[in-house]
Amino acid sequence: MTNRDEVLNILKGFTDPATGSDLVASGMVRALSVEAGEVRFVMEIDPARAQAMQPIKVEIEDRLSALDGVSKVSIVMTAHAATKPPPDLKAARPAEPKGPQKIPGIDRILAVASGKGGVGKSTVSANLAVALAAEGRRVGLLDADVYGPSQPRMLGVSGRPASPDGKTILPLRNHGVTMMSMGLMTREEEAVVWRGPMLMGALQQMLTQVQWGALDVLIVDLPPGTGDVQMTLAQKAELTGAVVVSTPQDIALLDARKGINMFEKLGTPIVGMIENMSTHICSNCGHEEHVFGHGGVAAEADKLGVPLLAEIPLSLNIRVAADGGAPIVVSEPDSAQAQAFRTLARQLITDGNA
Ligand SMILES: Nc1ncnc2c1ncn2[C@@H]1O[C@H](COP(=O)(O)OP(=O)(O)OP(=O)(O)O)[C@@H](O)[C@H]1O
Repeated sequence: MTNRDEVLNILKGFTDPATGSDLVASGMVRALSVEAGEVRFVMEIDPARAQAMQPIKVEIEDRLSALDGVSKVSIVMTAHAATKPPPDLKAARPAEPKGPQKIPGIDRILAVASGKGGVGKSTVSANLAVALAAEGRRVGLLDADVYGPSQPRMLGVSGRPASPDGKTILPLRNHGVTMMSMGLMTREEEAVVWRGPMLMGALQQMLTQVQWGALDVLIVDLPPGTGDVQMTLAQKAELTGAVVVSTPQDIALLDARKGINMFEKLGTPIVGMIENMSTHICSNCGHEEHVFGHGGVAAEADKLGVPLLAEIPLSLNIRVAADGGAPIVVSEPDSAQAQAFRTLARQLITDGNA
């Protein structure tokens, strides 16, 4: 099917005789829409030139009609007004609300953040989501990590989300969790180089155009660090709070502190910290080892005056389960590791955060 870019490319091939630049660069093409096989736009020109432009208009109509899937081409020529800016179709819509907004149908939004990459934020998000579902909550999981989306793999879902009407996006669902990943909006082999405004637009779409249904809680698995996605989320959506995941190492903690600082500045409540890879229990001999140190996150949480919500052990089974598409909470529900996540979920529900 033809898309907007293809239409624009064709229009760029035509020259505006008055200015010598192409039709798109000259600014005369307005309100272009490509929808259900119909290409529509306005050509804004000086009325004195209307006649001279007529053959160009006809030629454009022929070229666009020949495109794959195009059934109708409507080009309207309007007089350009030198004194008044052209009508901005967007201005007809209600003004965009300022400040963080509640997303209709979603009771709570819980952001899962980490200062540093690879501390297990996605593993915690996936297990927490299925643990909340096991408690009977209606749970959504938004994987907002465009650079390394991992939720499709962790929840064992594949395929691209459908958009039957071209406006709303149908999320995927597994293990009782409704899931959408920003990574599913790009092709797998595509290197993602998204600028701030694109990220902001994509995140906004994920929040408002995905058919989440009625949710008790939407968990947002954020990218690591303190970047555009974190800022946009906190500025656009009314967040119940943020949970910060860290390993006990000093360097991870230092970064976690930065993350907490950012949320405080943005006015997002810190629900608490989670220590991941807290302790390692050897699956052969039962010996307990503190691979990344011990108690670091507890001490830090204490210092910052935020609760330590959970200590999740470093466990081969957690990794294997996550890699296999069935988080440990569903694949080994009776294990101590699964219970750690179930306890965390119950705590969040009790406190009204999930
Ligand atoms: N408690 C744990 N025990 C064992 N392995 C774990 C644990 N938590 C996470 N892992 C493993 O560590 C790796 C990184 O985890 P994960 O992808 O969840 O981190 P992340 O913080 O989301 O990373 P990213 O920065 O890519 O978003 C994964 O292979 C995961 O299976």
